[in-house]
Formats: sequence, C-alpha cells, structure tokens
Amino acid sequence: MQPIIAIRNLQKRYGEKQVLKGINLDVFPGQIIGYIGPNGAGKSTTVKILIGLLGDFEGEVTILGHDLRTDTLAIKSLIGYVPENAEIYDVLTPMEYLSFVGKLYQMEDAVIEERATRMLGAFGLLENKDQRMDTFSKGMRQKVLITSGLMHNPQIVVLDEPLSGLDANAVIIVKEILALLKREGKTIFYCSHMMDVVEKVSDRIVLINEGSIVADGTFEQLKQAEGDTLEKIFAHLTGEQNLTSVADAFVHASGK
Ligand SMILES: Nc1ncnc2c1ncn2[C@@H]1O[C@H](COP(=O)(O)OP(=O)(O)OP(=O)(O)O)[C@@H](O)[C@H]1O
Repeated sequence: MQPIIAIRNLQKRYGEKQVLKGINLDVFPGQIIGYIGPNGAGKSTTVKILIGLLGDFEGEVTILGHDLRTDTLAIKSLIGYVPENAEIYDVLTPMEYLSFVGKLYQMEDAVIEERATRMLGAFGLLENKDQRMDTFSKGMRQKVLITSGLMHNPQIVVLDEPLSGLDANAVIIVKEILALLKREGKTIFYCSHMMDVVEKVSDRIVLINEGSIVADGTFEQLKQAEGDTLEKIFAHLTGEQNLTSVADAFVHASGK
C-alpha cells in the first residue's frame, strides 16, 4: 500500500537549535496515528510542517503524491487542521467565522450552512451560533475550531492537542468523531498529552523525544516491549522514570 503521508529525513532548525533530527515516517490511509512526546519534543513543529505552515525544513514530505514544497496549495485542501487554542476572530459569530473558513476552502454557501449547523448542533452550540465569540468560554471556542478544521471534509485530519479546554462530554464527542472519521476511511494524525485518549483512539503510536522517533507501533506492541500503560511507556522512553520524586521535590521546594 502507498503511504498517504511519506516523511523522509525531516529536519528543522530554529537558529542554532535543531528541533527535528531526521524524522522518517510512512502514514497509511485510514490510520489513526497518536503522535506523542514530552514538552518541546518537536510535535507541533512536525504538525506545522505537515500543514504547510513552516516551509523552511530539510528532507522530503509527500502527501497523497504531492510534494509539500511545491504543491502546498493542493495539500492544504486535502488536510483539515485543528489547532490547540488558536487565535480566533472573536468579534465574529461562529457562523460568520465558519462561513469565512468555508469560503477559503471554496465551499458553496448552502453546504457551509448545512455542515456548520449540523456540527455546531452536535456540540450543543446551536443557540450560540449567531453570538459574538468574545463572550465564549475556552471550550466553546475549541468546538468552533474543531468544526472549522473538519467542515470541508478533508481526507487527512491533523489535530494538535484538540481536547484542550473541553469538558468531559465534549471529549467523548471528539473521540466519537475520530472513530467516525476512521470508519469513513480518513487518516488522522493526532498529537496529544492525554495518554488515556491516545491509548484508546490510536491504532498506531509514534513517540518522539528531542526531535527523534524513539518508538513506533501499536499500543499492544509497545506494551509488550516497554510496559503496561502508555504513561509508563512514555516515562520509560523519554527518560523521566521517577516522577513521584520530581513532584515531591517541586512541592517541598516552596515549603523549606
Ligand atoms: N518559533 C520558534 N522559534 C524558536 N524555537 C522554537 C520555535 N517554535 C518552537 N521552538 C522550539 O522547538 C522545540 C520544539 O517545539 P514544539 O512546539 O515542536 O514542541 P512540542 O513537542 O509540540 O511541545 P509541547 O508539548 O510543549 O507543545 C522547543 O524547544 C521549542 O522551544
């Protein structure tokens, strides 16, 4: 099977600092990849490259046969991106914002209206659809962002910590959306720190540490090789093995 995303020797520097040190990854159609790693590991940098936001990288990235360097525009229409807490034009209402985003994807007005209404309805936001978003909670904004990333029915969905600020019910809805998207054959690249969710939704887990991939496999495969929970596997492979004493030192640092 041809990979839908092929990443070859991907490297990225910010000044002197090399934050991606040669990532090689083939993602196959219909996979849900859980892309995890400690703070600063390079997850968001990888995502920003994949969605065409960062052009200044070394290596090769091909998405559905398009070269990311030369076919950025074609690739953007194939990918849906859900960021964590992005700036949203909060003087707009959800419908105005979604209409703006839909037009960027060249969607017809009637389709935008229908999809936006259906998706906002699923998140319980219908009664807020014509209110300015400057009064919205963090979770309500995140629901609008999720809608805006999925509305154009992309083949590949890239989510960077999409559950940030969401309440328990919304987390369940997002997990169900991911399962539905998978059933529709979409490919999902899912970055998160929420190990329990990654463990449940991903059919392949890629762990990155200091800019390199240190584990790649199904949860079952990682479990056999490294430990019984994803949290433990994560701690083992990223070098933080005594987290209780780190927490203890932190609490006692302020008291003595
Ligand atoms: N615009 C930038 N300029 C300079 N350094 C940057 C920039 N963006 C990210 N970095 C650095 O690159 C490294 C990787 O950052 P990145 O945001 O990709 O990590 P991450 O794995 O997504 O982390 P987190 O889990 O904290 O979101 C970090 O050391 C970060 O400080």
